[in-house]
Amino acid sequence: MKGKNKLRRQELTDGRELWIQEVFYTLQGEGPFSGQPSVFVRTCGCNLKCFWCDTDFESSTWRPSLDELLETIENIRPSFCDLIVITGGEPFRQNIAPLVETLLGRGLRVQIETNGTLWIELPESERLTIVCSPKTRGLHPDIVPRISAYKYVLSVDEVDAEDGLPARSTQKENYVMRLFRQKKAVAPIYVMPRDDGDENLNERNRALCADIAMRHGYTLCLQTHKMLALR
Ligand SMILES: C[S@@+](CC[C@H](N)C(=O)[O-])C[C@H]1O[C@@H](n2cnc3c(N)ncnc32)[C@H](O)[C@@H]1O
Ligand SMILES: Nc1nc2[nH]cc(C(=O)O)c2c(=O)[nH]1
Ligand code: SF4
Ligand SMILES: [Mg+2]
Repeated sequence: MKGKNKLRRQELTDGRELWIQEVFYTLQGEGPFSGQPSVFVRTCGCNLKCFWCDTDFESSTWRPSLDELLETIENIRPSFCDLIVITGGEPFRQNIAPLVETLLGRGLRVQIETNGTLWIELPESERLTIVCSPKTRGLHPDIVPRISAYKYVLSVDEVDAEDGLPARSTQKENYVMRLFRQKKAVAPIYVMPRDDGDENLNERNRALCADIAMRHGYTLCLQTHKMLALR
């Protein structure tokens, strides 16, 4: 929403109805499951307002029941596709626990894309992968031990010389701020170039990510769906 969205607090309902932007079948374009066929569930609303956010998550009026949402997922999921990605907006703004529990109970894999500032108790499962893309100095303490991988979005002139990770606020342009770092490097780090909507800048961001990945041992990921004009 390019920093234009309303800031919305966490809504703790029973999770039997969710505000959803879209459900679509695509290839995961980012992070540890890049390239894998997946059904995406994009939840609405976010508690942050990143000035470079590339996503519309406020224009839907669809509030399906859990059953209707599960049916929608099943209607577009090929039988070989077992990966459901829950994203947003900020998925932990709503009670996604019943959705996650049901999907895991059906033997599916669930991957969540999150900014790491909110938490909802979710079952432990090796088929549940939480990928955090930090946007703030601190994260919710209960989510940190549950994070499987970090995915930092990098832009030139905005990274720390020491570790190559973001050193500027995502909420306020040109404001110096070191985003969250793990105390101990337990979860793998992915670096992804920021899409600034300008090919020259994007090319510099890609080169920056490649250099930082090679210098610090991070894994590069590119938003491959955008290269393929996939959703
Ligand atoms: C739209 S966010 C939704 C999930 C969650 N709110 C988060 O920030 O992780 C999904 C992913 O897109 C990334 N993203 C958003 N805007 C981007 C941009 N302009 N360039 C590159 N990645 C972007 C986020 O960092 C995050 O990894
Ligand atoms: N294909 C595809 N892969 C993605 N990985 C993370 C996405 C997101 O917006 O959360 C995303 C997306 O919007 N599309
Ligand atoms: S936290 Fe995620 S969804 Fe929210 S504004 Fe930032 S990038 Fe967009
Ligand atoms: Mg996206």
